[in-house]
Amino acid sequence: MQKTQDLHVVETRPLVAPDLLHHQLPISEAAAALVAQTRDRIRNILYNEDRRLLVIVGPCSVHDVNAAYEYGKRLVKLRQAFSDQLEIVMRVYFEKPRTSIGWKGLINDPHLDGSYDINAGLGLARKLLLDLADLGLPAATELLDPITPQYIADVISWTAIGARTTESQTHREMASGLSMPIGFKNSTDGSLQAASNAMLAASRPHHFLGINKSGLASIVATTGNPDGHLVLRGGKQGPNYSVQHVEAAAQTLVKQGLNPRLMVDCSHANANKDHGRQVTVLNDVVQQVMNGSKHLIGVMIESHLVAGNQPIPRDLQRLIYGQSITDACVDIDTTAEMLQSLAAAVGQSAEAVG
Ligand SMILES: C[C@@H](OP(=O)(O)O)C(=O)O
Ligand SMILES: [Mn+2]
Repeated sequence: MQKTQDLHVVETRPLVAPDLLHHQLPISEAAAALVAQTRDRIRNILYNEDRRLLVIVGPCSVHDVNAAYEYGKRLVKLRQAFSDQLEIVMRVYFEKPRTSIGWKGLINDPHLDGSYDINAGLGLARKLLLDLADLGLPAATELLDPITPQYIADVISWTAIGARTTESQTHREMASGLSMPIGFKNSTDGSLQAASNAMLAASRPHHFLGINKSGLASIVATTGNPDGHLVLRGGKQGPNYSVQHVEAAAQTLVKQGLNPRLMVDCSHANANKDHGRQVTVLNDVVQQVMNGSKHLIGVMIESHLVAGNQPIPRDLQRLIYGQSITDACVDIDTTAEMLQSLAAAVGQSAEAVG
């Protein structure tokens, strides 16, 4: 018989079932309460019932859980310090969408050596989220592989659908069943259309192929997720964080019957891949907040213990501890200054409103 399938499949290995991972690494009462409370606070900010700003801040990607946890211990202090003005949630990104090829994140290749020990990656990811939650620090991530949510989404307070997947029906279907607010990035070419279409699509019920908590292939039926919003992250045509861009994006969303409240990503094409420019973007957002912007719900900042980024060295011992191996980040001290100025702007604009 002519073989007509799996001609390009080398092997398939058993994957831990979601139920088993949850059993091995259960979420605590306190962590579940933190996640639920954070999601509600984000919704209140999204719907202008809380005048604070949402800040999604942390490394572009997690490759070293110890460094990420150490970063989290620094960040949770800033979360507490600025809690009256900011809802600070740590970026804890385990899945990386590559423009072409490259390391795809801690879940896909946790040992950074092409061994693709995905069962270990899922365990490391879930344990880090639980450890950060036990610190009192809620987490945000980008959900990329459509079955990942079954393993970690119960510990996630906010999710991004990235610039490369906002147009994907698979990710819009996945988003329609997620339990947390979702930020849809504009496309890498800068267009907002895919993100606004995604917000609409994700808000509706869907049926699609997935897995259940036992890991069995299943038909998933969802209600739709109404808590989507736009994230301006710049594009090929350049940055899109200015007050003019924010205003134009809000008008577009209103015309399409969508929530005109949006987030500015200070990094990516808004910083033109220069991590130092994140401060410039943040300062512009601070000005918009002080001028009483009605459209901004918050910002995203890429930040780590050490500024910049590094390629993955052949000898992993040469990795610089606490520095990103994907997009360049600002360091935690610069981040503290950025958060201070954003918090001051929120405080001042609240006084102005009275
Ligand atoms: C993947 C990247 O975001 P974007 O989808 O905007 O490139 C990021 O958040 O690290
Ligand atoms: Mn990044």
